[in-house]
Amino acid sequence: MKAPVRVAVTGAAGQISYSLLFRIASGDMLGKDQPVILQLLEITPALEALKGVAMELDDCAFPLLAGIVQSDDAKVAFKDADYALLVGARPRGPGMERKDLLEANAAIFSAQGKAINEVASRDIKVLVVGNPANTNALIAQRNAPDIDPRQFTAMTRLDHNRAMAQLAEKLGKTVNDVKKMTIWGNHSSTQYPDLHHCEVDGKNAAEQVDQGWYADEYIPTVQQRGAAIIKARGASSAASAANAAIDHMRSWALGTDEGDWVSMGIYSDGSYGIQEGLIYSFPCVCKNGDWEIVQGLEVNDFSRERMTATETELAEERDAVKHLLP
Ligand SMILES: NC(=O)C1=CN([C@@H]2O[C@H](COP(=O)(O)OP(=O)(O)OC[C@H]3O[C@@H](n4cnc5c(N)ncnc54)[C@H](O)[C@@H]3O)[C@@H](O)[C@H]2O)C=CC1
Ligand SMILES: O=C([O-])CC(=O)C(=O)O
Repeated sequence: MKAPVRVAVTGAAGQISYSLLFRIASGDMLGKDQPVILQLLEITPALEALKGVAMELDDCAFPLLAGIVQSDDAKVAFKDADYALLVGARPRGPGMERKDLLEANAAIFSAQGKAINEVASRDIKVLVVGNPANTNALIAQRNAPDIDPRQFTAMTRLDHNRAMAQLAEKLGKTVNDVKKMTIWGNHSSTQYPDLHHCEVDGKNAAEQVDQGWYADEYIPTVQQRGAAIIKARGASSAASAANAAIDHMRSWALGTDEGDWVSMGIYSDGSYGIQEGLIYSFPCVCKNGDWEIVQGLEVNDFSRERMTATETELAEERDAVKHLLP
């Protein structure tokens, strides 16, 4: 049996965590041979609810669950953490864009970035789920100057999974037939699901769909899927968001499948002309616990226009939180 690793989860009494924690503890995220210690962070008024969640985790008798820490102190929750899933943040309601949450949520990520910088493992892998995820990840990253910026990522895997499911359904296939999906940019309504490099049954996806359907139905459906869930469910996506967080961390830690890639919001190194330092979603291949941007993809005018629009939005969000970026 391997030595246990420390997994910090914030917002641990919230609705996403109620799906997420049980799957981490059962080995879905890091493998069935990797014991975990869960280090759970909540705000003080939610500690009682958190206690109930921890009781349920105990009651599952998960063989891989080597310990549970519960705290309202970020320095306790992030202490020596090898992984951190930053979920704790306010969700949006009907009629809001995710960036409307910036004011409410941004301060959380500057405080948590500082705490991570101070007490977490130097090799920590951070996934930001709380919205607006990309800019919150940027805030956390910039407040953790002693940690490699590559270790701060934002979740666009839910968009990636949605894009695969919508495409498979349209073509009468299953998600198993879909490879090399790409989400570019922001986890927002400007994100760009790109079918030009995607393959269905080994053949180019863009060539298998009608351009009108792609531009006018598919892209808006993927972009607006979060809002559609809020409208239907009366609350934002939770189980599917937790599932995507598991997928993101598993790919990063254990590697992507041969001949395929995933979408991750990561620190831009200037690839594809995207401003350096933004947390932008790119197609990535993961190996040995590290990610690499897939290089050399051709970008046509249709794609460039959309990649730039979502980049511009991210630059605006960054400028709106300048005061939180040391
Ligand atoms: N990136 C993505 O694809 C997705 C992101 N989200 C976002 O994830 C976030 C969480 O969503 P839900 O779990 O549905 O919300 P929720 O409201 O059910 O849970 C959030 C939890 O965070 C806690 N919290 C608030 N401030 C905190 C702090 N400073 N430290 C620790 N915990 C804190 C709250 O007490 C609450 O228990 C929202 O911002 C939502 O918009 C949701 C779905 C997908
Ligand atoms: O739409 C929201 O606010 C929640 C979310 O990020 C998603 O479901 O993609």
